[in-house]
Amino acid sequence: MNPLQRTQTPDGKASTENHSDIIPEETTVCVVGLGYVGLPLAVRFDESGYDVIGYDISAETVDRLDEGIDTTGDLGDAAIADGEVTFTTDPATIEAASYVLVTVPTPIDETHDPKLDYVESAAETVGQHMTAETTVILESTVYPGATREVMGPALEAASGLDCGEEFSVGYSPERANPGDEDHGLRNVVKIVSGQTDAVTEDVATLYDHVVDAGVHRAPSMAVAEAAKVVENVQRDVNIGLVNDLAKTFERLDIDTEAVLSAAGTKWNFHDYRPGLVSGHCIPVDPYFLLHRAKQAGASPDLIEASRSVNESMPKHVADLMVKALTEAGRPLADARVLVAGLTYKADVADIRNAKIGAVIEELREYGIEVVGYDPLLSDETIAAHLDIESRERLSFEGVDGLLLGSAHEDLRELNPNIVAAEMAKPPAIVDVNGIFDVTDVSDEVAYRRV
Ligand SMILES: NC(=O)C1=CN([C@@H]2O[C@H](COP(=O)(O)OP(=O)(O)OC[C@H]3O[C@@H](n4cnc5c(N)ncnc54)[C@H](O)[C@@H]3O)[C@@H](O)[C@H]2O)C=CC1
Ligand SMILES: CC(=O)N[C@@H]1[C@@H](OP(=O)(O)OP(=O)(O)OC[C@H]2O[C@@H](n3ccc(=O)[nH]c3=O)[C@H](O)[C@@H]2O)O[C@H](C(=O)O)[C@@H](O)[C@@H]1O
Repeated sequence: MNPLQRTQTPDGKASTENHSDIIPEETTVCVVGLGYVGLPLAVRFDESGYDVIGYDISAETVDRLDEGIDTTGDLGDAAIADGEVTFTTDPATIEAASYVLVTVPTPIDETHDPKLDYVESAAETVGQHMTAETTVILESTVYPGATREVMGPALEAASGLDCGEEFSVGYSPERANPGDEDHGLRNVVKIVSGQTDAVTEDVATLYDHVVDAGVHRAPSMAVAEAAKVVENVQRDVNIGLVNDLAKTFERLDIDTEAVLSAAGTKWNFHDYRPGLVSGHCIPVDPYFLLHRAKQAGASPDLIEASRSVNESMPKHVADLMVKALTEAGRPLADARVLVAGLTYKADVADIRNAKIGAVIEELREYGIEVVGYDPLLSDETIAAHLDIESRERLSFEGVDGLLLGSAHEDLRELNPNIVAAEMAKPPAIVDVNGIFDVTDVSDEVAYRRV
């Protein structure tokens, strides 16, 4: 369904009153990939009146969704059970869709190179089943150029159709902030783009129906792809700065948290805090831009240096634990350390690419015995991602060291001295995210924070 040719004003606003004739009730949308991004997207399009197919290769995911279970834990089961999304593993259903939204993973490999295998595989499946006049919109985070150079050709090869003449492609990144209800799919401006201005306008109209915050029309797919990656690169670089400062001030015996709190009294000081920089986005996406930059002969040193600093943090945190145990006079071998808070960030039940795992590996190098605890994770989930014994209930009995990781609400309520009283004496505590107020911690505790 390609609307009339249109041009765009520089700020990305459509320069014509005409809009493509997308009528939700008459439009079928297929979401490919029902994870943290795809499932909320499918549910939102369904709520907005579209006929929605949710396609995934995971039979387990589709079966649980069909049972009315929210497999992401973000939406609640009612959002699934009460909706009318058709969940399926049958790719033939893609044929019915006028719009296909691709939300599959885009990880990096062990050499930090982007892996677009999932995108290529999804495009092959879509290509085999889509019809002419379909618009395929990639939402996954990729490097600038990937939609046009990777997804488009894969669709052409599988469908035998011409990209641009017989079907269209677009790019619209997901920008929802996990665990942040104020910044989800509906209330963050959706960047939209297409291979032509007309496709951009079509994509804009499609998302305008579902995103309350509205859309921003990027002048090209490459601009939209770059904007998404840059958002995360900027965050990674800024966190890299405060991590660099934290490592420096630890040597100067200056409390970084106190410095940032003081500097933060200035109106334009940006609030970033030192930490492990985990997850499948912030520590991953900069490598997409670096990959593309190097292909073009550029070398954005600051992006690379920030990644290097952030990747050094697990060792830095482990070293803090070693110093605290040593200060407390605890022999490292056989010292028992409880790591509380294992997810990639506070108050989010997602342990994927949580750098606490690297901290645990560093501690083990010293012969330290590690036990884990996380109020948001089951023992099974912990065991599936981290090779450690875990405690279902939070107890500090017999614990020589406590490493406070992701700052979950439950952990933020802990009283440092009650905790210390339960631990073996003298206790050693490392507080990665500054959960405790350092003035509340008694001198008997060997206490360090990042
Ligand atoms: N998780 C988040 O909060 C955000 C993620 N993103 C990006 O969105 C993309 C998706 O991320 P998530 O939703 O977190 O991934 P996820 O791992 O939660 O979900 C991906 C889903 O795709 C399915 N899948 C894989 N290959 C498939 C194929 N060929 N056909 C159909 N389904 C297939 C998997 O079974 C899985 O259910 C990534 O590029 C990520 O960087 C962007 C913003 C936020
Ligand atoms: C620019 C931006 O804020 N991007 C968001 C980000 O979500 P994500 O949950 O991965 O990011 P996050 O909240 O910064 O946390 C990432 C990691 O960084 C750590 N972190 C965060 C802020 C900080 O000052 N210090 C710090 O150490 C967190 O603890 C966590 O381990 O990445 C998401 C994505 O792209 O998947 C994106 O949609 C979200 O809007």
